[in-house]
Amino acid sequence: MSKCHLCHERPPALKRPKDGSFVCKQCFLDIFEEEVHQTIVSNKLFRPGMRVAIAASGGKDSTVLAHVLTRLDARHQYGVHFSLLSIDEGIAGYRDDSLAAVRRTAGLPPLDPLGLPLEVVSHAELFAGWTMDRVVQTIGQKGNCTYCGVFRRQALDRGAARLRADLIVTGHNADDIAETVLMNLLRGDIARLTRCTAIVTHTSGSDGPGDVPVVPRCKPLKYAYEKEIVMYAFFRRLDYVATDCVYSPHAYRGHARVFLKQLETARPSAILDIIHSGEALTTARQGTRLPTQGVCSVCGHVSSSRVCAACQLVDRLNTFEIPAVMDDAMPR
Ligand SMILES: Nc1ncnc2c1ncn2[C@@H]1O[C@H](COP(=O)(O)OP(=O)(O)OP(=O)(O)O)[C@@H](O)[C@H]1O
Repeated sequence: MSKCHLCHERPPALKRPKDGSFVCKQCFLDIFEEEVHQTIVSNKLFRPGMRVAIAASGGKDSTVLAHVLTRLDARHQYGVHFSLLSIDEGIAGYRDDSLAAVRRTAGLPPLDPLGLPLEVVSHAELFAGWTMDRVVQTIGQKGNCTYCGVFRRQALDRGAARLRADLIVTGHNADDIAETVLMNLLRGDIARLTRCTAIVTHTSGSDGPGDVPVVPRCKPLKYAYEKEIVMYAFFRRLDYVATDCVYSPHAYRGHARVFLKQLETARPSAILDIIHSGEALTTARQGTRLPTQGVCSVCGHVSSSRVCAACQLVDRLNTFEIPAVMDDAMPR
């Protein structure tokens, strides 16, 4: 009978989607965590004393991220202070379920609670009562992801400020990043193509006017395959919600996802190959002029235009005007 390729003792429990090796459950869990640790160390993501907000949606990626980071911190003593930060976009039957999962992860028994402080920030409280349910009732489903993305980015900044966080970590995985590379390539959006693989997004006007992250964001799962994240969650019996958002079934990203899955079936390394291609293009970024940072004249949030993107959208909602902004090619 064959043995695990790593320990050469136990029988294999799975074939790693990432490299095709046969590994036992324990070696898989160990190497998955070790690879995230290597990503953290080689990119110098954490400094001792840092306050790190884990953007927790209650889905598989951010749930796995929270568990892996907590374990790695216990093992390697990064010396950082973790907390969970959740945004309630106001989507009944979707976000309320996933927030319940985050609350269980944060500290309620019986499922392996992490005991981390949790901050929940809602779109309704920040954006004049505009929950996503109300936005969709008002403008319909077309373009609604634009509102959600812009509002959530600002809500994460504001939540991070409440937590006095130095860094936000998100659960974006290798598949997410490869999809974004493909979408930006298909749209010929060279500016976004050259920066969408960055593991850390600094305060740099990275998404254009009115879209400036205040607290740097990073993606420790950047090289983790989605399939392996699902396996990790399964083996560790993590508590997460697997449903998709009810408002995004028609997003253009879905086409890139289907294409990527086909490529992965033909050649599993395709996901990492696409990320590496995107990284190779980042040198083209040199010389790009970044917008000057100021503050929004309406809400006072950091913005590179006079009125920030969120306030512009709230204004459009208040006057029932539907914007012609494309949402899918933005880094999420
Ligand atoms: N409502 C939210 N509150 C806090 N963080 C969020 C929220 N929505 C998304 N995020 C963060 O952005 C990342 C990517 O979000 P996306 O919408 O692509 O979800 P996803 O790929 O399904 O991830 P997950 O499985 O964690 O939900 C998430 O992993 C999480 O870190």
